[in-house]
Amino acid sequence: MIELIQYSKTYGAYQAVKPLSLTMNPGVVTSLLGPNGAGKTTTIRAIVGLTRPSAGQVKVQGIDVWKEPLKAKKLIGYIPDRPYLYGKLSARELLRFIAGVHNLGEVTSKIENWLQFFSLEDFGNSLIETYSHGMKQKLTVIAAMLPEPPVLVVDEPMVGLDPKAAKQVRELLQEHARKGNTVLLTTHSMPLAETISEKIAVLHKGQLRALGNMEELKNQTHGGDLEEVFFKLLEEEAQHVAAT
Ligand SMILES: Nc1ncnc2c1ncn2[C@@H]1O[C@H](COP(=O)(O)OP(=O)(O)OP(=O)(O)O)[C@@H](O)[C@H]1O
Repeated sequence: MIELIQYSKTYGAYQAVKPLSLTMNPGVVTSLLGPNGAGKTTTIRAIVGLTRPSAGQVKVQGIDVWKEPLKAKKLIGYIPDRPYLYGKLSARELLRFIAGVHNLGEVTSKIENWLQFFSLEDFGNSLIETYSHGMKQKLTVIAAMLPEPPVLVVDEPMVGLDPKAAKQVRELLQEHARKGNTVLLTTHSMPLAETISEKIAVLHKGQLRALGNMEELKNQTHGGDLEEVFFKLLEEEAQHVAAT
């Protein structure tokens, strides 16, 4: 479970995220949507312990990420929008290192299965700096999934992935939630969000504009697919601002 309790973030005088309370439940894929600059990455970075909240609390599995960072981070898998990997290691070295940090024990066959799953087995001993963007992204997914984290946070996962890998990652995220884990995803892909998520939260200008499943959002906006719902929500917001 992920809990945001009156979480907010200010950069200088600018309030990037206004007080936000939101719970993401286990067993569910939740998508966090919003236009550029809405505050999605800022929120995600607070959840994974990278950007300190200005106020409020962020908890994973009941643990405050900013009061007990080590305890919390053990529970979180994070797939950032750009793969940040140490280029001087090979994939196998990196994955063994991660297994060590998480005390996973003997994981050789698990690592090999993952590399095969993403067709990386022939490149497992090559330095990561020689990988293409998509290969790095696949490795980032493996690195996050290897410890089987109860909380998985994913920022724009499909960027740079080929169609087969994108489908594999989509199914992985769904399967991970089905096993009872919490999965939070941000994406600009409306078809992806519509296919994958049971719950959708829409942020705009740092504020929560809508929350619910597809049916609830459609009823709220009288929209058709998620793309239409999304635009209607932003339109309503613009009209509201113009009227005030
Ligand atoms: N380190 C920072 N310093 C100052 N302002 C920042 C910083 N990081 C983000 N912001 C601002 O906070 C706001 C929210 O940014 P954020 O990256 O969270 O948006 P986003 O919803 O992830 O956008 P995108 O879809 O473009 O990735 C933006 O106005 C951005 O300029």
